[in-house]
Amino acid sequence: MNKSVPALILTGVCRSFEQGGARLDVLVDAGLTIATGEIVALVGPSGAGKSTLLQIAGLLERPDSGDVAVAGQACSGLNDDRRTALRKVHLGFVYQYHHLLPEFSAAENIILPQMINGRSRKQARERALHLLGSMGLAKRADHRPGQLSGGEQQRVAICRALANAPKLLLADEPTGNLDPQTSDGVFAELMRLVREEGLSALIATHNPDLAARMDRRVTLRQGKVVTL
Ligand SMILES: Nc1ncnc2c1ncn2[C@@H]1O[C@H](COP(=O)(O)OP(=O)(O)OP(=O)(O)O)[C@@H](O)[C@H]1O
Repeated sequence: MNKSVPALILTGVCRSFEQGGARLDVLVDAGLTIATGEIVALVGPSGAGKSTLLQIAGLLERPDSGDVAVAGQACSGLNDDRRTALRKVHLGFVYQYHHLLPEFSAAENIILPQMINGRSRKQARERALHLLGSMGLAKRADHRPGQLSGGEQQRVAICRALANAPKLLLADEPTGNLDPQTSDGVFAELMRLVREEGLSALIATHNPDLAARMDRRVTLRQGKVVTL
């Protein structure tokens, strides 16, 4: 991708919800730009709107108003099919829970999204094995998720998110389910892989130590994105 094109630009994003008959303004004129290659921590107290912002940045939900541009493409005017297409090419997601398909092996979980994007099975398997190898999981390729430890499952989920070489990784508490030591290791590998692949990342976390290891931290305060 052209280095001068930010991976993500949010401009004037607003999002409210109805709760018990009252209106809750979660995002209020929120703005954020993530440069190519940048890894940004998204912090803020529980309920501040981190997941809501990630859903909007990931084109999974639409804001009430405001604009989202992914890899230089403004998305607000696009129909759902175009948004889905952009999501499949440019965006990768990691959640607190791995969400791997239990009946498929680790490699197959990483092969499937590539084949959906048109890659041949052979090329997709090569890429899957490369990613698994770089995560120290070469010997786990043919194991099913249920045969893997929590840390290994989350490493596979990270490989799956990066399978199609997206421009931007969006992660919501990606190591939040792991014990502190495992979380530390998995997070280090996530950061390394994102850097090796030259991607950008926006990672929501409650963990101040993890946030401090990223290039930059932004916090959600009263619906706005504030730089710390
Ligand atoms: N679909 C929805 N309908 C109604 N309210 C919602 C909806 N989605 C989110 N909210 C509310 O919006 C607020 C922000 O939620 P969100 O999950 O984005 O916060 P968060 O910062 O990710 O929290 P946490 O750190 O606990 O995960 C919360 O008060 C939540 O209850």
